[in-house]
Amino acid sequence: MSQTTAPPPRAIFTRGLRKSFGDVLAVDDVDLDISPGEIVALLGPNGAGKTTLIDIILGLQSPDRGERMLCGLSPRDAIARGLVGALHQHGALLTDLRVGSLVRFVADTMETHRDLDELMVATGIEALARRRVGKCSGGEQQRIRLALALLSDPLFLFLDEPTVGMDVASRTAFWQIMDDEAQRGRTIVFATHYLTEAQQYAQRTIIMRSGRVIADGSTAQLAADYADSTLTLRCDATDTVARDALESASAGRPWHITVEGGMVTVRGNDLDDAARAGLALPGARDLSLTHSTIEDAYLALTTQTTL
Ligand SMILES: Nc1ncnc2c1ncn2[C@@H]1O[C@H](COP(=O)(O)OP(=O)(O)OP(=O)(O)O)[C@@H](O)[C@H]1O
Repeated sequence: MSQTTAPPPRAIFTRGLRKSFGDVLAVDDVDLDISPGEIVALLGPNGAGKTTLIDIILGLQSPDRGERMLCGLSPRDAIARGLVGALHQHGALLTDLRVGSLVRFVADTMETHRDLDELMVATGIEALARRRVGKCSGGEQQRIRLALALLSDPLFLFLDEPTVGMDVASRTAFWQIMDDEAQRGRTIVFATHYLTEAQQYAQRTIIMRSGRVIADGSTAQLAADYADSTLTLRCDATDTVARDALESASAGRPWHITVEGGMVTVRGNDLDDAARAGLALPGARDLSLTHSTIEDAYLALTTQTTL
């Protein structure tokens, strides 16, 4: 007898989410399916609706319409079961307490929590245990917020602009911690304006604009789909010979080829064949291939005047 098993619930599921504030449509018909263990960057210009969307998914705001579920549960039930951790950039901290006391204080409000010593080491705040929270730097306070967000050992972690104001070393250290946490199978959604963080740490990127999701896919694929890579090289062939060779190598792909005085430039995607054809030209030298980044795709998508 064949047995059918129901597919596991989506980590995050939304359908038709919509929220307006007066005339402002902050979230406009957003459908999301995020699987367990995905690391997702949420990008968009100021006012695109990222924070409102995260707040609705977390149950901090009610949508005007639409549904949202976390692991098949309502936000309230998911939070009650300790499945959700959230880190907001300006989340309030009790600044008079020492760091260790604050972590213990919050842990005491929970039925179960992670081992505190292990958590403080994992989030790099063990050396701060005896320091007053208010005396910690901005980057250190953000690591304290992260420790608190991870206390319940949540399945989901939502980070709203987690590294704003951090210097490069603190940011790198922060993402190293996040990387380790992701290895433990957490689903992580982070909103950021630092596009390199999306490029480096998110397998998937969602781009919002004016409340709508305008792009959603693998970070590498979005970079390739919405922005061009660039190949340049010099050669001794005549411009006509070089152009013909590259056009033949394009095999109909929409490359933008320019050749001027032996300088060849090809913009497009999937340029390996262009590189091969270019290197076969007489006197080929100085080849450089620059891949498109999520920043290029973001700029292309968010600066379009029409969608
Ligand atoms: N409580 C509120 N009352 C009125 N308008 C609001 C409220 N919250 C958000 N908005 C408006 O909704 C829109 C989306 O705001 P939201 O904070 O979600 O954007 P965001 O993408 O997170 O922006 P940022 O990158 O600047 O943080 C903005 O126009 C904002 O002014």
